[in-house]
Amino acid sequence: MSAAAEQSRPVIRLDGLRKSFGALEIIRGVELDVQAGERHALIGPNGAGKSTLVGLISGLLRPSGGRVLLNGRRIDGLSPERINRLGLARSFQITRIFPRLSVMENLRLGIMARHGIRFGAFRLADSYEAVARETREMLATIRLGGRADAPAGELTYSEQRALELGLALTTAPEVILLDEPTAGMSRDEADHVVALIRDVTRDRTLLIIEHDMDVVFRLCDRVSVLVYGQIIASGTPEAIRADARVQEAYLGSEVAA
Ligand SMILES: Nc1ncnc2c1ncn2[C@@H]1O[C@H](COP(=O)(O)OP(=O)(O)OP(=O)(O)O)[C@@H](O)[C@H]1O
Repeated sequence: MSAAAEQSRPVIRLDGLRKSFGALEIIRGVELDVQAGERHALIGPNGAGKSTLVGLISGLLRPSGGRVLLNGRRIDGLSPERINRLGLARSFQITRIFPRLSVMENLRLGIMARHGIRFGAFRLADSYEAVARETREMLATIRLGGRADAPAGELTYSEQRALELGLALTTAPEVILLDEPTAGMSRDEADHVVALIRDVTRDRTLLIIEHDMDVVFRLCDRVSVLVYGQIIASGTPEAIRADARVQEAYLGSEVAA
């Protein structure tokens, strides 16, 4: 864990969070702190409410009760765009890739948007240079330098995930939310994406939903277990693996394995 995480400053705090869909209460009073600089996994059985929780944090869904705090500031009720501008980016679910544009053009659009430069409004050679430089750097960061000119629609599945991650990074987020980034990947592809996630989250805070326990144990400092809309345990991967409640209430053999 990085030094930042050891200072224990919650970047995300969920306080008595609730969400109902009609009469069904899916999130039932969640308390959760995600500390600055940590990589935090959210695990739990199918239907536990993990995606709903991430939707509540990123502004896609409005809570029925409780609060979501980002760096101490209440963000529940704000739009996803506003929350993004406050430093939180979510990737792998809302795909903003333009398939006919090249990888480089996709990234450049993201970077231009952050610089506030609109289409055709290039005036300052300086900002053009800055955008070009940042685009090249981002291509290298997400390891797609060799695919810069390929149409984004022709990328492999894992390359597309890498590009989506790059697009999320163009907003220079402090916190990244990922919902099952390795779903549907081969072991090799998953390994590549996990290494990439580790790289790009080095000085950031990560909250990740992940079913693959191998990924969770390799990547994360802390794990929280959501069962039936409530967090039943939070701790290091080792503590979670050994937690009898977790084994009983949830994965059992999968965690033990
Ligand atoms: N918009 C919605 N309207 C009604 N019910 C919903 C809605 N979104 C989610 N649900 C229900 O909420 C429950 C939790 O769903 P959610 O997708 O958050 O679970 P999850 O833990 O992410 O599951 P999985 O691991 O299978 O993706 C499910 O029973 C789902 O049917």
